[in-house]
Amino acid sequence: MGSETAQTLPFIDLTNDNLKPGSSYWLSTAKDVRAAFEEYSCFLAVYDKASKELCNSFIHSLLELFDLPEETKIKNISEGQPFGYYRRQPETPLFESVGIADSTNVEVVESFTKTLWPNGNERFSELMLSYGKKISELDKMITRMLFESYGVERYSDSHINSTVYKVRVNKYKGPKSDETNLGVFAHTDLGFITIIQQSEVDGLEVRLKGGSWVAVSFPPSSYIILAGDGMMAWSNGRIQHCVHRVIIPRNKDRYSTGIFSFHTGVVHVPGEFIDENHPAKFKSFDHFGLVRFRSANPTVPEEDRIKIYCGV
Ligand SMILES: O=C(O)CCC(=O)C(=O)O
Ligand SMILES: [Fe+2]
Repeated sequence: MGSETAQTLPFIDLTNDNLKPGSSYWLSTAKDVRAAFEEYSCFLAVYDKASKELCNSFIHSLLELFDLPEETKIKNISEGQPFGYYRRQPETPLFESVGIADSTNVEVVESFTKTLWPNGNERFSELMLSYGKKISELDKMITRMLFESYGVERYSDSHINSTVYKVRVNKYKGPKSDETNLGVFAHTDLGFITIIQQSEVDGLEVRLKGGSWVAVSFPPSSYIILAGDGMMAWSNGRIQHCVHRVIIPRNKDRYSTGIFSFHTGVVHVPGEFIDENHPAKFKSFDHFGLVRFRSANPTVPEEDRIKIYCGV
């Protein structure tokens, strides 16, 4: 499968200490966030609250994690796919992924660590919890900006307070020259927002509105932020979910982490999104119901899933 050449995606600086809610810089950045989601369904963000050392150590800890024997990794069974262990499959022979059900919850993370390292690995738990916390703060900032830019900020606290953060850590084995270079098929994520970071090897591609694929290259300390199915329905379709896939360069292993925000209850589509010019396209929906819907209906095409699940 051929990759497209690099093309510019929106790039938003979220490092600034002046980024205080209510400041003019905050408001103009919030506008940029909304415009990026509406136009591209994604953007690159620089963010420095998770230090370089923390991110590097976390990504590095994944080498050790994926080196565990398969019979150990398989013990990480979560309360439902896709958050358990995903082993290499014939259709995606490079891709292997481990899910952590709630990355900011101490008990959940410690029990995950105990499953994989019965003799303990406190360092991994600490890294996961620190990383999860910093990235959840980034998610909250983006969520606040988005709600504010649409004038629906009065819903942001209740949305954020009902959010949990699922994590998937991924390893893609570098393909040999005679092997497929497909890491992951084109898909959309089920959550509200996805935040992805990677080791130094690129491979993620996002599809733009016109249908062209863009290879994402990550500047230092950057993340890509993707709109998920949840955001698409919440915004009544003003924002489209980001279609993305992964293509791995020859002979280079790639590691990545994805943090997915999920509402633990019902996501309400704000009434502000619906008027004469914007008829209702989505009903309020149970967000984890969407996860169950996918498990029960694995053949529904990725891009149709959210419309079938809660479209009007
Ligand atoms: O590895 C990546 O860059 C993306 C992974 C992905 O799409 C996912 O975990 O849903
Ligand atoms: Fe994804």
